[in-house]
Amino acid sequence: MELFNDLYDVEKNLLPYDGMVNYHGPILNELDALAFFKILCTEIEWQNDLLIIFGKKIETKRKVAWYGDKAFPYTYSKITKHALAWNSVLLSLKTLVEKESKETYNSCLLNLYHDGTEQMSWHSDNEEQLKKHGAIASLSFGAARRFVFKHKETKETVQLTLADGSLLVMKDETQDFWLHRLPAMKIVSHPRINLTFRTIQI
Ligand SMILES: O=C(O)CCC(=O)C(=O)O
Ligand SMILES: [Fe+2]
Repeated sequence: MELFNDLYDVEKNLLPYDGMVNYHGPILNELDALAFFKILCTEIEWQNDLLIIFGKKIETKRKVAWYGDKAFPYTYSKITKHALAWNSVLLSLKTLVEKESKETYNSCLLNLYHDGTEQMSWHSDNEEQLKKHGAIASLSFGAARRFVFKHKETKETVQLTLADGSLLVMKDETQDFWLHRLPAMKIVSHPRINLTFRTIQI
């Protein structure tokens, strides 16, 4: 595992100002990443996400799931969901990510993108329930996808590719000043699973 990390400068801040984003690169080898991908496909209670667009509820093709230490309520697009209890695969990934990022987390939002047509639009993870300036650790499995940051005022953008088994950590004022999105990539035909470990403030 050390070998993989050596290829990336984990200390390097990808943002030029107003936040801190560190890309750790792959923290799992390909075989382990594939094994986790398969287990996550079957062991997670995937549900279609709901979006409210022009007052209408729309079901996304992208699937989501929400886990945590407690049945935390989590509201977005005016829909409240309660976190499910951790299962063993998520607990082992949480331990791995906590060790690698030197932070702790009490919840995890998961997204399953069936192919490159599924995406996530511009947003920042600055909901009231989240610990202010807490670290958010994003672990990716499956298809490599582009990930983009855009500064809310200057509109400057920063792009990177999130590889299979890789970890990206966003912290400090990142969510105050920067939006991020996962754009569609029509050329991608394989699925991808992303886990964002977060801290809910109770
Ligand atoms: O899938 C990704 O890499 C992004 C997920 C994300 O931004 C989120 O869950 O808030
Ligand atoms: Fe996000």
